[in-house]
This record gives sequence, C-alpha cells and structure tokens, in this order.
Amino acid sequence: MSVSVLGSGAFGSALAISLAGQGPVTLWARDAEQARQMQQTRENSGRLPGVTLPANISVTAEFEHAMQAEVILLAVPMQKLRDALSVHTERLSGKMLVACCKGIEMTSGVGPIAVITQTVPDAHPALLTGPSFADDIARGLPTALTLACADATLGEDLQQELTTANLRLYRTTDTVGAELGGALKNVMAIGCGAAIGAGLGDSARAALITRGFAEMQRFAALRGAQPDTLMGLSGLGDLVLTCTSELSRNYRFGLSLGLNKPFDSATTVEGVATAQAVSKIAATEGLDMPISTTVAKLSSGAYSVTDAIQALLGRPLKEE
Ligand SMILES: NC(=O)C1=CN([C@@H]2O[C@H](COP(=O)(O)OP(=O)(O)OC[C@H]3O[C@@H](n4cnc5c(N)ncnc54)[C@H](OP(=O)(O)O)[C@@H]3O)[C@@H](O)[C@H]2O)C=CC1
Ligand SMILES: O=C(CO)COP(=O)(O)O
Repeated sequence: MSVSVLGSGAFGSALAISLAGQGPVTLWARDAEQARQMQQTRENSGRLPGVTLPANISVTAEFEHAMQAEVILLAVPMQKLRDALSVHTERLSGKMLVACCKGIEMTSGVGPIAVITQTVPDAHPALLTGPSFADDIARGLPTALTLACADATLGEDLQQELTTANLRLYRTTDTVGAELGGALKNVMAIGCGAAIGAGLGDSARAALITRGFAEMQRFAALRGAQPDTLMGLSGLGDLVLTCTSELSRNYRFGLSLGLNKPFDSATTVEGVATAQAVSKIAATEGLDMPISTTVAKLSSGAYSVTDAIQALLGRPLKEE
C-alpha cells in the first residue's frame, strides 16, 4: 500500500523517514514554503534538525499529490485534527485514515477516531499510538507501537504495512483504550514534570504515575475500554516514557510550571487541552479524577504549585 503523511511536524516527518525504508512516501505540509524548503534541503530544520530526509520522501504542499496514496497518516495536533480534515472531507472519503495524534478534543470531549468518523463518515479509521519520541524514530532507534483498528482485518493489513525496520507494531481492536492511554498519559506527564520542577522528588513522581494510572484506568473503563489495553504500550508504556523523560514536551511544560519559568507557547503540548476536557467530563460524570483536575487548574494558571500540592494531599484518606 502507498502511504502519505499529512502534517510535516516532528512526528509526521519521523514516521515518513521510518516508512521510507519500505518504499516511497509523500509528506504533506500545509505551508508551501516549508514544503519547498524541506524538499530542497532534505531536512525539517524547525522540528527535526540534523536528520536527513531519505530521497524517496516527496515533500509537497499539494494536497492532491498526497491523495494518491491508499493509507493516510494524520500527524497533526489533536485540537487541529477536525479543522485539518474538514477542509478536505470529500477528497479523504473512502481512504484509510490513521490518526497519529494523542488527545481528547476540548470542544467535544471525543478522541481522534470519533473526529475522523464525524468529519469523513465513510473513511476507514485507525490509530497509531504508544511510547515513541519522534527523534528516536527518525534516528532509526527501535520502537514498539500499537496499531488500533476496530476492523480486525484492516488492522492486520495496516500492522503489516506500517511495520518498518525500527517500528514494531502490535495491534488491537480496542480503539477506545488505545486512544485514551495516549491522551491521558500527557496529562500525568505535566503533573510529574511540575512535581520534579518544584523539587518534590522522585517519590512524589512515583506516586503521581501510580495514582495517575489508576485515574487513567477509571476514565477508560467509563468509556468502555478493555482494561488490558491500558496495561499495554499505548497506556502504561507511554505513561512511563512520558513521565520520566525530558524529551517529552508535556513533561518539560510541567517542569517549567514547577520551576515557575516561561515556556514557548508555540510548542505542541497536548496534555493542556486534554486535561481541561477530562476535568469537564469527570465533573459531568461524577468521576473521581483528582490529578487530572489538578493538572487542568495548574496548567491554566488557576492553581499555583502550592495549591496543587494542597489539593492532592488534603483529600480524604481512602483504600488504594
Ligand atoms: N513528537 C513526538 O515525539 C510525538 C508526537 N505524537 C503526536 O503527534 C501529534 C503531532 O505532534 P508533532 O508532530 O510532534 O507536533 P508538531 O508541533 O511538531 O507538528 C504539528 C504539525 O501539524 C501541522 N498542523 C497544525 N494544524 C494544522 C492544520 N489545521 N492542518 C494541517 N496541518 C496542521 C503543523 O503545521 P505548521 O507547522 O504549518 O503549523 C505541523 O506540521 C500530537 O498529537 C502528538 O501527541 C505522538 C508520538 C510522538
Ligand atoms: O507522545 C510522545 C511520546 O510517546 C511524545 O510526548 P510529548 O508530546 O510530550 O513530547
């Protein structure tokens, strides 16, 4: 199957590089000048500096060119996915659309699969998620990801097609669990970064990861996910990676909150909007999500780090 990647940011470029080992890939950028520069210099200097784009990646801003492929990877931020798809609904119709974003849409409370289904009703949606930094993938380091597709047969085909020399894909039909693992771990990573930034120590981080994981499982169960999915790469795997590495933008954003230092607002930090979405859903559903709610308040400026610590430690004692 031929593959195009929509979105030429860090992750889209990294996936294109890995997939280029299997055959030609089209990488679509919405900005014509950026596409021209990448095509000419063979580098994404803004988001993936120092990594060469293989010769069989064609970078283009012409949407029609990208639509020649059968499989389209959607590597745009979660909060931009609906807009990105809406302008091309007709052209995307009938395609295999693989969401590569992690998050819950703030305005609707749904994940990427529902956004695809609502904007391109006759597309075949799937999700690629799991622990992976763009930089690692682009440099050819080994990575294991989850390919989630409700259609088991299509999921197997996509697993075969998108596995590369350094990307080992596992598959699941539980798209709900897979997308929630990837979305919620970003919220916990902000909390962990804030804890480390504020000097609360590694024990506090371990508590946040563990109790954060309990929240992730609770939320996923409410939405009908299979418990096992959260134990896999898309849940626990990505939670561990993102809460412990300064390569994570969510973690670094949290660090900046803890250190009370500014953070570049142009950086994609998916956990901020997702924390707002989760905290709203939790309130509506009466679900106990204290870490997510605290991260939502901390990242919006409603809470200081001291407020956040008090909010979490001052809760009534309970069974684990
Ligand atoms: N980076 C990573 O290590 C990983 C990222 N992901 C996920 O991948 C998704 C994308 O992240 P990442 O690539 O890192 O983000 P970046 O900020 O590096 O890139 C985002 C890309 O999306 C494009 N874009 C934004 N809005 C639109 C739109 N409306 N239409 C078309 N294109 C648009 C941007 O274009 P422009 O430059 O013109 O603004 C840019 O090319 C996120 O959900 C993230 O969680 C998943 C795993 C790893
Ligand atoms: O999703 C990721 C790792 O799996 C990337 O994390 P960040 O978006 O926090 O950089």
